[in-house]
Amino acid sequence: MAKTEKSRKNAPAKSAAAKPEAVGPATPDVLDRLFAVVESRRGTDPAISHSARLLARGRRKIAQKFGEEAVECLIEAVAGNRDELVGESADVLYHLMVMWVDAGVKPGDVWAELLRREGTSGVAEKASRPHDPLA
Ligand SMILES: N=c1c2ncn([C@@H]3O[C@H](COP(=O)(O)OP(=O)(O)OP(=O)(O)O)[C@@H](O)[C@H]3O)c2ncn1[C@@H]1O[C@H](COP(=O)(O)O)[C@@H](O)[C@H]1O
Repeated sequence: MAKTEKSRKNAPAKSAAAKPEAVGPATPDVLDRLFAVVESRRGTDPAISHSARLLARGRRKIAQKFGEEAVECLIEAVAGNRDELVGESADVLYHLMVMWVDAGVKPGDVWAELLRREGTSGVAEKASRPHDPLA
């Protein structure tokens, strides 16, 4: 797909670290901070918080928005639009955080699962699965 109006608007600033309003360095810690902010928005005024609005709309809407953002992300990836892919990836991560808050998943749960998988080749893991005669 051609670059959408949203994706152009969504392309990231060249240096997020240089943003004067940034509250921390451009490191993965930003995900923990984002989660904490989204979680703190639960039950607050949907008129002033997009997270509150999404959480109030419920699980199906949250899942739908996540799916839409994921599709927009893959479209930019396939099109080779690197900057737009960065912006859409941020949207996906934000909407994933909203989905985690709604589902009661903590970032640490996912970090622990990633840690558990660390060092295990995906090829070896797949080969170790029980044989499925229907596959
Ligand atoms: N990272 C984000 C973020 N990414 C995207 N968005 C918002 O997500 C919305 C996506 O718009 P869409 O039109 O796709 O979706 P929609 O408004 O639900 O429209 P419909 O599909 O319902 O028609 C926009 O309002 C974006 O601004 C975000 N809103 C908030 N955050 C972070 O969450 C924090 C808390 O935000 P609030 O909850 O709004 O205070 C912020 O400080 C940011 O760090």
